[in-house]
Amino acid sequence: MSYHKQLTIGLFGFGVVGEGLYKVLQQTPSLSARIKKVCIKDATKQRNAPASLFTTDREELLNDEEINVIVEVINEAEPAFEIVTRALKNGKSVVSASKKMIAEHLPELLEIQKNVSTSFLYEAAACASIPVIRNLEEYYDNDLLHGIKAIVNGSTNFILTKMFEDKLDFQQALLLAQQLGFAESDPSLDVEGYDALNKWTFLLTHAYGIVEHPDKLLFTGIQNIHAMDARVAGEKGQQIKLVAQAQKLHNGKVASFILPQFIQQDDHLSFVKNEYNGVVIESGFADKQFFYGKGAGSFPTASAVLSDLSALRYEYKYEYKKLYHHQPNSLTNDFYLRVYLSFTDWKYVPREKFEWIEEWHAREERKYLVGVLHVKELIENDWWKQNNTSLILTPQPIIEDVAIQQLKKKSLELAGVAF
Ligand SMILES: NC(=O)C1=CN([C@@H]2O[C@H](COP(=O)(O)OP(=O)(O)OC[C@H]3O[C@@H](n4cnc5c(N)ncnc54)[C@H](OP(=O)(O)O)[C@@H]3O)[C@@H](O)[C@H]2O)C=CC1
Ligand SMILES: N[C@@H](CC=O)C(=O)O
Repeated sequence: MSYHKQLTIGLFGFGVVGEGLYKVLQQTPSLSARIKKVCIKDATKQRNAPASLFTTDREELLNDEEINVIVEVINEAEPAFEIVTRALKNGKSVVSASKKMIAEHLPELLEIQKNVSTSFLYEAAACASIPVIRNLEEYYDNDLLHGIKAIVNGSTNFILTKMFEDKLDFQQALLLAQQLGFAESDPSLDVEGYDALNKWTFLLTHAYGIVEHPDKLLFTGIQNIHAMDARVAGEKGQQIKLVAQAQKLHNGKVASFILPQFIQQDDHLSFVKNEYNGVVIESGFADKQFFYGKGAGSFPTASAVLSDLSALRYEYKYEYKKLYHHQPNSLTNDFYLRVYLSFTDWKYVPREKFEWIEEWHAREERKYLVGVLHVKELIENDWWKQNNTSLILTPQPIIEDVAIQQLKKKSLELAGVAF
């Protein structure tokens, strides 16, 4: 596709993102991009665009030779996968925002891209308006990327902000996130952490060359966070956020998880409120860098689709450098996490599974402790998500060198303050 060639777009989906793109393109004539046809599901819905633009027949777009770009922004993962693969195999470039589809089909999508000359871009699928994929792909060398810590789901961040700062209850905050177009069609994908997990799956590929099925990653959402947890956070001058994290350990492997975390005031992520996302990258010589922007919503997401469309004009493709041009990294489950756990009864907490417990408190409504667990205990069991139990990581939660910490435990035991 030459630099000045007209982009003739077949758009799948005219919801929050699709309609946003339609409006954004109307205001960006310099791009030379025209939407020729829009495929939607329900022909009876009223649309804010000429009726002649719409069809429910996907073949009209996929078989139209004039259409050289498919933008896929629908809310169903399996049809999205079919559309994307058919379009790529038909010689069209594809821009997508469907993170669930990308996360669940990453190995197949990587394989297809090896065999086609067109581009498959999906910047909008992670952190919406923040150009995180292209940055990870292009800027950071494998060896320099020490760690990434990020808020990648706008809805949960919005809900936590509204609940704990504006004192809305959970249902009110969720309803607002839905009304504003931030939440997924099935909002449990946001609330229970699946959406953040999906995004993190392919961010790990662009950051570290890791290709894992989402099932393999440790995660949960904000569904178990209790009002008392927020009070404890407040007492410590901290906030609770749903954080995705990856960190290179001394053995060269990568520790990764998506869990609620206490965030200290001086952490860049403490500035990230409402539907905003934030990404803190720790690299070899630059120390920390912070990317911040709207992580959900119509125009912020459409802006990332627009940027991908613009990149198609110079035939930009992801090279998956960390996967193909470097030694890819691998994940490890050999590390410990320092966790805060709040619960209603000790009978739900297997105390013997903790390496040590540093603090424990009983309040009227709930009890809580701070202790250290091997990550495998959390991966292989789900007691920490059951019976109204809430697990939140402490700041700097990863413990690599347990031997030193064991000595600390011993000294606490000797002092009679640990068991
Ligand atoms: N909303 C956001 O902030 C963001 C969303 N995304 C992702 O973008 C995608 C779209 O999200 P969003 O716009 O919010 O979703 P919406 O629910 O607002 O819109 C979905 C659109 O997809 C159409 N659709 C569903 N199934 C099909 C199908 N089989 N064939 C053709 N069209 C279909 C619907 O048609 P109809 O109108 O007829 O019902 C609708 O127009 C999702 O994958 C989402 O995860 C990514 C980043 C941010
Ligand atoms: N539901 C998602 C939308 C953007 O990806 C979110 O809340 O982040």
